[in-house]
Amino acid sequence: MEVTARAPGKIILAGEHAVVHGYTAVASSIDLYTVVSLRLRSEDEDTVKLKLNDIGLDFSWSVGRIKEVLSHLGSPFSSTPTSCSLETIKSLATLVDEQSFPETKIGLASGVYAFLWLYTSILGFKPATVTVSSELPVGAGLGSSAAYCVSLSAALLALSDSVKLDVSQKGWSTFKETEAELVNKWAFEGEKIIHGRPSGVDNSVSTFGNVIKFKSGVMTRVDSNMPLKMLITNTKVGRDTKALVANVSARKSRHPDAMCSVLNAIEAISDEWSTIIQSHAVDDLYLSANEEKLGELMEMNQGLLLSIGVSHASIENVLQTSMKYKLASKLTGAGGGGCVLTLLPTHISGEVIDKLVEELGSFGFQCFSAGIGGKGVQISFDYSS
Ligand SMILES: Nc1ncnc2c1ncn2[C@@H]1O[C@H](COP(=O)(O)OP(=O)(O)O)[C@@H](O)[C@H]1O
Ligand SMILES: C[C@@](O)(CCOP(=O)(O)O)CC(=O)O
Ligand SMILES: [Mg+2]
Repeated sequence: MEVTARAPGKIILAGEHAVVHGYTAVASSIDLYTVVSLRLRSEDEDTVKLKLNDIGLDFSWSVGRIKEVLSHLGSPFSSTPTSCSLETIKSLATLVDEQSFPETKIGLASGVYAFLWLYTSILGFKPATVTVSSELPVGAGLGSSAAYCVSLSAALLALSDSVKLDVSQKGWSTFKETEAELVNKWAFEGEKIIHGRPSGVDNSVSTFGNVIKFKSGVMTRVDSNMPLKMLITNTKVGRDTKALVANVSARKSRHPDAMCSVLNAIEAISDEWSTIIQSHAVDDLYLSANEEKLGELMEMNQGLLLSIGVSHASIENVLQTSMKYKLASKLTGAGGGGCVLTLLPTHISGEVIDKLVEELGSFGFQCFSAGIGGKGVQISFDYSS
């Protein structure tokens, strides 16, 4: 039997980085998914295979070798979400190094450690083949790391004893609330391996979908009543969330008072965002007034993100270009490159969007749009394989 899980990426509408330090963020799922398929192999096949299609890497470990390297942990592992210790990461790194990981892709190794941790913790040492492919750009601020951890956790849990699913359902189905919470907690442990210090907003929105408000580990669902449309521009400038988050923390320890004021201001922006999108537009005038307010909030949020050191020349380029068309933008995710959001008000003409997209394309940037606020993680079983 094969199980397939898909988990969405996300956009952070307001509050990235601040959320790592306990301030509010507002985020929404987008309809671009990471898909994980998991097929258990017969015991005599004795290998765990991992195929990472997006980054062109394949791994194959013998179950015996995994057991040997992780023997200090004992077996079976905990069935409740547990953090991976530094010592264990070193052991996992040994397993990855043995597969001659290409030097040029070394930044992607933490994702493989996260896989090995989630796999062995949830399923133990069962032979299997796991394939990952994604519609999300990897490392561009749209939460590919969270979608990866959520879809992996979901597929693994679906075949574990910790979760009892109705496997007779055809097509995509969602998890019950308590099961989704378990998926989310395991995914957070994976995110910790990739990010160092994640807030938990990305894995929560990928697990539960929709629009959420997130503060100090607590998620609140936001009932959005606004037809939100964003143009997403991928600057294609590579960046690493872990490094950017660490830089912000370092700046915060150098300037605690100034940083505290900035992060408080960002929280006020997130709070206003969630109030505005929950309000019901009584007429078109009210809607465009609210869209204008959201645009201003995005500009302010972006200014504050610049002040904490996470903007980039490529991001500033997108901001200036969209400003020519009187459109507001902000970076989304960790910044330092990656993706930028531009608010597309309901009254905007297709012609203006086309011109903007063309101009942004001339800098080598890639523009696309995505549905905002869809379902979270889903699962599907296939008995034919
Ligand atoms: N589809 C994928 N295949 C393999 N690794 C992935 C995939 N998606 C995410 N990752 C892991 O997540 C990391 C990117 O996460 P991050 O820097 O947080 O960027 P973002 O979450 O914004 O895309 C990659 O370096 C890799 O380890
Ligand atoms: C910067 C941050 O707020 C969001 C990071 O998102 P992404 O990995 O860049 O998609 C970090 C976090 O909340 O864990
Ligand atoms: Mg990430």
